[in-house]
Amino acid sequence: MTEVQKMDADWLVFHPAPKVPDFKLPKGAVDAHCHVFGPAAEFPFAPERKYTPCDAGKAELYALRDHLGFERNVIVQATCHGKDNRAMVDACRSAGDLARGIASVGADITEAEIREMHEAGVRGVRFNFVKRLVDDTPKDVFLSIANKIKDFGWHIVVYFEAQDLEEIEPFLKQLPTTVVVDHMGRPDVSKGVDHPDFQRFIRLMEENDNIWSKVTCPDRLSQQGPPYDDVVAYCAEIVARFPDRVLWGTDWPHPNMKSHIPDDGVLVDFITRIAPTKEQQQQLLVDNPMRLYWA
Ligand SMILES: O=C(O)/C=C(\CC(=O)C(=O)O)C(=O)O
Repeated sequence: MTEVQKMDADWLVFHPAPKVPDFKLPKGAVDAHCHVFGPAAEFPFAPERKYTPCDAGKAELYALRDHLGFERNVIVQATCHGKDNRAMVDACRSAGDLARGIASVGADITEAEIREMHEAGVRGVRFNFVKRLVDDTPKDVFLSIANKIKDFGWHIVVYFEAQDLEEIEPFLKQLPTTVVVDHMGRPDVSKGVDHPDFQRFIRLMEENDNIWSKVTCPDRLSQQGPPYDDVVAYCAEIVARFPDRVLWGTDWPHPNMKSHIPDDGVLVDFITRIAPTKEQQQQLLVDNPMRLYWA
């Protein structure tokens, strides 16, 4: 009998009716960080997962895209699907040219498998260091994956938390591709932009021009809650310093949120506070993701 994969008892389901944003997104805007979950009946969650989410499939994702005014999506493989990329790949294929994907793979990935995913729209792999989400992967495994994907022009997305940056910094500098850091390396926003931890992240970007950052997830980083005043300075600092190496995304369907579920329309309105000029908005939402994912 197939196991029924019931979402965790404390799971918070994505917002049922996000507002229409006041901020009218520029034409061709890309939601460059979002996920699909299942639906589990069609794409079961991985046995090694650390959480079981609600279903949040491609139909709901593309309805949200249209509702908010985005044109394209970059769908990042979430750990609840392990290295089984079928739900993400299926979502990419059915969006035509309007979606790209980031996969999670093992060192045994073959060239033929990479090529097949590339044809579906995949343009990178994600290396996850967040201990509550994944078991530890040896760095030489990640390096061997990096060497396999680099010839396809793919890049690497890394997810880690601020306290781990010092340890993984030498590894990040070894990576042979563009490297995109999820959620600015998850700073502790109670510490201040000038705190050595965030300054270390800024220095990393200053010294390595292949390192990009997603200025995402104010909802995840905030200690105050909406409208996320305490996160503005962090995102604004990264956008102002590195306007051609930043990406933005909703993070829908907001996995593992415990305090609240954000209204995706409120998240879109947050963009004008972190990228106040039209030029910054155009780079963040259109030019940068198009260069990285659609060139
Ligand atoms: O959506 C995110 O970026 C963050 C996640 C989930 C995640 O990344 C995953 O499961 O792969 C988190 O912090 O729980």
